[in-house]
Amino acid sequence: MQRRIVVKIGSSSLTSPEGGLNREAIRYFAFELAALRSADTQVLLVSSGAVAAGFREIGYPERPKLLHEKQASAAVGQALLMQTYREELAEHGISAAQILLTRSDFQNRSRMGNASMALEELLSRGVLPIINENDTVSVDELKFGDNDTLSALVANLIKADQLIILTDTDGLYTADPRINPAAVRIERVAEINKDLYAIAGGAGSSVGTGGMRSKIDAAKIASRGGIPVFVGKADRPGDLRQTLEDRGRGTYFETHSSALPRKKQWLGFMSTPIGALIVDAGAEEALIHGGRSLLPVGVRGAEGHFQTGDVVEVLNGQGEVLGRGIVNYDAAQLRDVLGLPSTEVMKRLNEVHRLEVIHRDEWISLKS
Ligand SMILES: Nc1ncnc2c1ncn2[C@@H]1O[C@H](COP(=O)(O)OP(=O)(O)O)[C@@H](O)[C@H]1O
Ligand SMILES: N[C@@H](CCC(=O)OP(=O)(O)O)C(=O)O
Repeated sequence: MQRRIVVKIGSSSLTSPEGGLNREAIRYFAFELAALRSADTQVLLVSSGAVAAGFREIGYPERPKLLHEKQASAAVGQALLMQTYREELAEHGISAAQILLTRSDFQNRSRMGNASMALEELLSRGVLPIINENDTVSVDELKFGDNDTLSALVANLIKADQLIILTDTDGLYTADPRINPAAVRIERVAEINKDLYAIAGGAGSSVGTGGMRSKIDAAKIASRGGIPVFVGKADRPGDLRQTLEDRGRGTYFETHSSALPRKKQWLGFMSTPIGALIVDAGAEEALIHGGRSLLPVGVRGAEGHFQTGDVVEVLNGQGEVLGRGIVNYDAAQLRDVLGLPSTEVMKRLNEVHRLEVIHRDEWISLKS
């Protein structure tokens, strides 16, 4: 059985701060990718860099911030990026394919199935898939925004054995090392929790997006798919292979869970919540630690115009996101029975799909 590795590389590792591609960096990276691939290792690449590669050529003085300017830059830059990858990979006899995805592709099961089938076929033909967000057609509210999240979803989709996120810093530090030189590297992360998010800052360069925060988000998604993640640097010969041998210059995020079922992965990381429920402390305990379903008695508030069968987010009284689930009531129906014991709910409602507001089989916990 071949192992599958998803490698994600950020804009800062491929482009220069004033815009445009760094050809040398791509040449070197193509060499490393070629060395990583072997009879027993398949590689998929998630590459950023389209906006950073394209903005200067069309006259913007710096990485644009407005959506239409980023779209235009990406349209030019993505072509440049692929052209360069294809030329450099061809030197190693590797054919590369371009796959552009949007968040809505992951929300739609049949499109997700199609993407997965195409990737499988490319891999079986020995082609190196190069994936990026389809920036030109993505609107802000529906964007991944950062390719870190996209790489974790791709890793889960194709059941990768490892996700390697390459960036311009050699791992996660106790604080952003650009701001605090005394920060030290965290070699291994066993659990992703609030404390970890507290030390992670935003992007470190004018071309990066998301910083360490989005890399931790990615590690969280992948680890729920049972996939370990490395975040770090690989800019010296042999670095990339060493990351697979546990000797990389960066941070390893361990995974303890076996892969979540597809349905729960979709619920947690790809679906779009239509509304929100606020629950009390007893319901929080039942959902997070008790492995139980959510009943009307524990619900304090319902926001949004959701219908039975929609996905809703569940928050506690402090506004912390606890998880997501498929709701068995529509919003108006639920507002009528908030906080009531089950016997009372049964008396009030003529008809309800199920008594549980969210059944435990249709719930995923997302609390850090
Ligand atoms: N705790 C931290 N440890 C390491 N880097 C951090 C931390 N907090 C913020 N960063 C910043 O994250 C940056 C990497 O993310 P980003 O700029 O989005 O790069 P990329 O383009 O590779 O995705 C680093 O350059 C660093 O300045
Ligand atoms: N899709 C965008 C990249 C967004 C992104 O995540 O950037 P980065 O933080 O450099 O990985 C592009 O190609 O410019």
